[in-house]
Amino acid sequence: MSDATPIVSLKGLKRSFQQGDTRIDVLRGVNLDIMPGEIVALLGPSGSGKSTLLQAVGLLEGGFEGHIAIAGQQAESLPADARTQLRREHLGFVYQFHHLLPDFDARENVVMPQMILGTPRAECEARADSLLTSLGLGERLTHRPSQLSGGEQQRVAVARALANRPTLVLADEPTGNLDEHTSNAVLAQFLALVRGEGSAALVATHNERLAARMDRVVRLKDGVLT
Ligand SMILES: Nc1ncnc2c1ncn2[C@@H]1O[C@H](COP(=O)(O)OP(=O)(O)OP(=O)(O)O)[C@@H](O)[C@H]1O
Repeated sequence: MSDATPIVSLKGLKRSFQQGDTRIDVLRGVNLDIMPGEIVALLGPSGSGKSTLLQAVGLLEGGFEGHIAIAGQQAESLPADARTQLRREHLGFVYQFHHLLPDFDARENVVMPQMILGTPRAECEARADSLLTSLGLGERLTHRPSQLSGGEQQRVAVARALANRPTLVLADEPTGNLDEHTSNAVLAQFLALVRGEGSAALVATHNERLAARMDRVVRLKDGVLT
């Protein structure tokens, strides 16, 4: 992949849902290129389709029309295992709710996705400790999620998403369940870390002020981006 190749390229992306007799056209032809290292805010009112769009880019769900290329590879035509491989190699995810494994401590939660890729344990632990420490959790490495505050849990989720050095981080309202002060702090750390790592990101949010801190803002309205 050359630097001129977008990390993600969407062309004419469409998604509809059938609800009884009604068809809801949520995405009606979305076009978007994100370049390596670029941090893009995805704004749009509730129900406009931000999560649906992130799920498409994350290669997590089918049912889409149109084209999705990740790092220059056309994803929709790939067999499922190749799509999984593409996702593991390139993508990291942060959700509104942290989805951490409750029986594992902070470090183990960040180690796990690296072990899945076959990284040696010592290397995984060093990476986990370094990420968690840079997020201010150096004293919380062996705390389980239930022993962490909401903001701390979300920081662990950020560290987990970045553990495998993804080229693109997909974040769906990553600080949406935190109070405003904590949300701002976690988002600032998230953006600094993503920038420091050189990853690109697509971040869905309702928050205009947070969006203004990113490199570019795109808005989802009536099923298309403006
Ligand atoms: N599996 C589904 N079946 C039917 N309709 C769905 C499904 N998933 C999403 N929708 C509909 O698609 C629309 C977009 O939903 P989506 O969750 O993508 O919006 P959003 O912009 O992320 O909203 P929010 O900001 O509230 O999270 C909504 O009207 C929703 O009801």
